[in-house]
Amino acid sequence: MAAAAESGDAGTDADAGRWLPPHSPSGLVLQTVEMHTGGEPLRIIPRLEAAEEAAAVGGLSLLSLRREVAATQDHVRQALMHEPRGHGGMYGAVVVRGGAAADGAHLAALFLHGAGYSAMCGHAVMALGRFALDYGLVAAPSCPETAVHLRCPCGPVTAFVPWDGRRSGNPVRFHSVPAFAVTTDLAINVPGYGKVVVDIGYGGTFYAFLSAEQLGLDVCSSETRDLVNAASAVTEAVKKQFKLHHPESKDLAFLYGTILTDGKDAFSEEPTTNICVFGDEQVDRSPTGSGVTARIALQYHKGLIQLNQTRTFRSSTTGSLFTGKAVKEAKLSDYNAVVVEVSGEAFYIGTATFTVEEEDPLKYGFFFK
Ligand SMILES: O=C(O)[C@H]1NCC[C@@H]1O
Repeated sequence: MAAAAESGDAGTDADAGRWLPPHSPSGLVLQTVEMHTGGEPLRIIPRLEAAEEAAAVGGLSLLSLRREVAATQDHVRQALMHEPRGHGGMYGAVVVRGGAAADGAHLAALFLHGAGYSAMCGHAVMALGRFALDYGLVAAPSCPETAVHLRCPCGPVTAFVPWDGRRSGNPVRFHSVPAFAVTTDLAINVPGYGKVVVDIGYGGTFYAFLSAEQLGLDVCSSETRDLVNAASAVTEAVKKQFKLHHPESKDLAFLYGTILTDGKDAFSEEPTTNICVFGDEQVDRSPTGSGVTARIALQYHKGLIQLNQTRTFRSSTTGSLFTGKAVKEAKLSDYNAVVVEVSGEAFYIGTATFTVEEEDPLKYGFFFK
């Protein structure tokens, strides 16, 4: 098992297969497992001592742990997400194995991106499902598929992962927390673009959805920069003009981003294309697992899709595909909701060890966009 640790060893460490450059004796040494799902990176931090220690404190919920890590360990997020170790599209997950935060699950996960911490991340759940099996976090995986129980900030999520007895495979599918339509056909004034009509859906986190056409753009052929600017303007406008509420926690009541679509919401066997712009103008390279979840909930709410009708979602950035379907009706507090199954492919791309030097003025990276 790869481990991330706060190392006390100084200088070069060249013992038994481990080689480190000069680094700060009191600084970070972070080992990661690198994956991608549909092109969207996932930098997994398998062990962050401070998070494990905080999680060991009885009664600490994962949302409280998220607050604690944000308050005390944000330099880790910055070091690993931002340049020069990361880049503008980097995404990460801190794995927490023990303690109250995992709450009986195989693992808990905190999701990291360039601007902060999210509540749900579907592409990460698919990658973490494979990781949990291959790195021994599930005691007795079963063939041909194992259910991996994850605790995410939004709640419990289950990934179903192919397992051949030796290694995990694809496709990985997951069932998230109940997803629901918050509002549909909401008129919003977007400075610089005029009046548009958006839907807002929840798939473990909240997104605004609208066709790119309403902004004078084409999700398949417009410049990504133009799509990002427009989606970001919509996010800002929705934040100002609509108050979100989450029935369980105000920590979850935030708009994560805007998803521009090709407008093809009516059921079809053909893929529908979208681009998700979240956090601080960050672009998802995948079709966005939590976005697919929320969009299926909206389509179900509008009567455009039936239970167990599968739709295919394509990322306009990489062309990668996820599928999604509503598998059963559910309730989240007073909301009529659905459990959505999302499926995609996650792959390992390597491992890394990151160090810092104390005197490096950019030791925790820089955010450049
Ligand atoms: O697949 C997802 O749900 C995510 N990918 C990056 C942004 C979202 O968290």
